[in-house]
Amino acid sequence: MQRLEVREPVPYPILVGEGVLKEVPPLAGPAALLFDRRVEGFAQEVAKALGVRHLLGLPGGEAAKSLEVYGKVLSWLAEKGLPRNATLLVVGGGTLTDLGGFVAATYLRGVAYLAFPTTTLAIVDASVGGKTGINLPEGKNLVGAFHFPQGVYAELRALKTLPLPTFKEGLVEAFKHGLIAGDEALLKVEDLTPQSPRLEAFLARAVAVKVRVTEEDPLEKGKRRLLNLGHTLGHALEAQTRHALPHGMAVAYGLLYAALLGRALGGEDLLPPVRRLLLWLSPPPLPPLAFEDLLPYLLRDKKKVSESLHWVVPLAPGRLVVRPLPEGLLREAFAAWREELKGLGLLR
Ligand SMILES: NC(=O)c1ccc[n+]([C@@H]2O[C@H](COP(=O)([O-])OP(=O)(O)OC[C@H]3O[C@@H](n4cnc5c(N)ncnc54)[C@H](O)[C@@H]3O)[C@@H](O)[C@H]2O)c1
Ligand SMILES: O=C(O)C(=O)C[C@@H](O)[C@H](O)[C@H](O)COP(=O)(O)O
Ligand SMILES: [Zn+2]
Repeated sequence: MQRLEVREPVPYPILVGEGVLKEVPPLAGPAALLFDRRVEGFAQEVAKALGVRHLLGLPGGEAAKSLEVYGKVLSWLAEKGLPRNATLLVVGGGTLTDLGGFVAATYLRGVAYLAFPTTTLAIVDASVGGKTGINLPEGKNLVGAFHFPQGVYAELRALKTLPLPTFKEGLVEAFKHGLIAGDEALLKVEDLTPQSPRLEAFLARAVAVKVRVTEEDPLEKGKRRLLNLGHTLGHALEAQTRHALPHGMAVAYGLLYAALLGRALGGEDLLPPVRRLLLWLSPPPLPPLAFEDLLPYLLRDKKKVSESLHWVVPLAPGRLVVRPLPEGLLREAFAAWREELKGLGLLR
């Protein structure tokens, strides 16, 4: 079992491994548990271990991150009369931890929450660092809050039911962390499987990158923007496809675009590892999109400063810049991106 201690802006532990439930301290007050129905068995185990009686199951996926579901969960907590000293436990993938974290941030102006991530993506990224939120039809994560968990407990036994494509998707965010930190070991995702003996150490290494960045800049005033590598285009693809393309796959497509931007700015050629990532991931091929199809979504990116979009561009592993770019360069890179997709057999 791996244990990391986050220190800033609030201290909380992150445990990754088998048997982590034994490490959760007893709950101080009343509690409620929100879970993804696909992991009901594990959620029952968590509830039993911690003596939680109020449970609400929801379908996972982006549909969970809607104003409608958000309102439904708030009303459920209010009906149960959960007080301000209650703790919300959230069991599921990144969509559940984003939704549940946001509910915890706003119910009674904020209650404590514990995350029990059940996807690789939620373990290495979504459950850590306090970004919570939901989507609007206009785009991804347009409503949210920073609200930090009191603990993150990643029980790897819960991954046993995870479909292989979803397992792989989470490792895209680990690959992203490898590019950000210049950690070559995190770029080697292709030979990882749910059975790999090195999985636990690999996941913890990827979490450590997220912890370092969010400790340094918890509220995304500067360095934390690096964690958005691949996300400006990725989020636009998710929204434009009405979430037919899931997050990790969209980010992988976005990383390819980011690598092309890096090459255009004179950076190292990062295309070979990103191409390998995409071939291994094998995401659904994209329709023949035009730059204009994505533009409305790109313009809602939260890194925009006044009228100017800011792009996270990798110049080499561990060397990234965040800056505005001329539209001509963005369009040229988009044309090159489509050519790349054609070459990889990823354009319909
Ligand atoms: N807050 C953050 O810092 C942050 C970081 C990265 C991603 N995200 C968000 O996370 C979301 C993506 O997370 P995700 O990839 O975990 O998606 P998800 O929560 O939709 O889970 C993916 C699928 O796996 C199912 N599932 C979950 N755990 C399972 C298990 N153990 N066995 C079988 N099925 C299981 C879900 O029901 C869903 O169908 C996106 O909304 C993204 O925006 C947030
Ligand atoms: O934690 C962060 O900061 C990130 O940007 C991590 C991303 O992987 C994640 O998808 C996040 O939800 C994106 O946030 P957003 O602010 O771009 O909506
Ligand atoms: Zn992400």
